[in-house]
Amino acid sequence: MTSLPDVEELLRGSAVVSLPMRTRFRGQTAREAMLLHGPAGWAEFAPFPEYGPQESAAWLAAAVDAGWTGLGEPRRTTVPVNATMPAVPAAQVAQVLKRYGRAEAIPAVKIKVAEPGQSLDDDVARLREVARLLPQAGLRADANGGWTHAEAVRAVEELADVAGDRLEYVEQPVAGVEPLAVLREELHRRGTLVRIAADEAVRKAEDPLRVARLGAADLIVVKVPPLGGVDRAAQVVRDSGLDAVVSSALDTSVGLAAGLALAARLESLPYACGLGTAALLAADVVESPLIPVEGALQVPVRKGRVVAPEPTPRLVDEHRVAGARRDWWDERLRSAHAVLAGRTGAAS
Ligand SMILES: O=C(O)CCC(=O)c1ccccc1C(=O)O
Ligand SMILES: [Mg+2]
Repeated sequence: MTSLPDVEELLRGSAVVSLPMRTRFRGQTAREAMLLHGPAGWAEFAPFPEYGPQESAAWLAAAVDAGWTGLGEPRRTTVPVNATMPAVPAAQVAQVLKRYGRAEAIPAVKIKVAEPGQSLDDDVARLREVARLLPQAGLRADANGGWTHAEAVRAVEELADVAGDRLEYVEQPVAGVEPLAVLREELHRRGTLVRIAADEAVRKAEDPLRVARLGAADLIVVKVPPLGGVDRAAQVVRDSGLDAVVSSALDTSVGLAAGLALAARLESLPYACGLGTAALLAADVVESPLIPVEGALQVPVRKGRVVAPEPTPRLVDEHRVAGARRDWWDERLRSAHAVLAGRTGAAS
């Protein structure tokens, strides 16, 4: 990031939208986002509703980076993308997969597991149904840290049994960095050689590289906003020395462009990325949402640089948030800005 624009400049031309989701995700049925317009293009500031100013500051840094510095040059223009399967009943799996286009082209499916109120049997049934419908796709499970150590040992071994060598990895089976390292060690001791991916242990940790230093995971999931922008996220991947999967934060198509910029920047991209989440939204802010076609997304490039798609005024109007909720977003931006200004030593 060059220098931090003042709050009024960030708010100029901004809009807050609420986009309905097709299926409940992270306990929510709509995704709210603040769109910012800077000299380098459109950017998205959309920390999850429960996040406070400290955590939101990184998300603002990422938005300023995108809109005021720019998303940089791509090394590739096509990014393979996984389908994302929310924690739906097995009977709804086919309906979700339909949104990802031709079944044979989907390289992998990430299946949400360990949802509060559900059982391991529900997870196994969901995974079995995905495996049945897409016999060629790689499979991954994301527990979002929802299992205890003992639950995770049992669940990972059962999922590995069912998925066989199609199981690419299990993402954040338990919460935290150390518990992840302990679990990975125990699974290895038991001869269960399933790869472990760290997500929350990277994006919510004070030090995103601790996972790598402790050997807590085989690969890392990286999201641009919590890591403070494309450059910083790319640096974290390089410094970790681990394989990385770029994933979305349930962004609008504007925010997804930053994820694509990161995926387009990385030297090695051995796994399909989790950037297909526009398919989970029932509406978006652009005319042609970044929904994967043939298992991939095209990186939006203009004059050799990655640039977010331009929101369509009609769609922004249709989904615009006003009144007290808009004020709440302005206040979030202001408090995140104050944190950032303090960190960078710039005037607020
Ligand atoms: O990785 C994907 O396939 C989609 C992105 C995703 O699952 C996600 C989206 C918003 C918040 C958290 C997560 C997560 O990976 O845990
Ligand atoms: Mg995850």
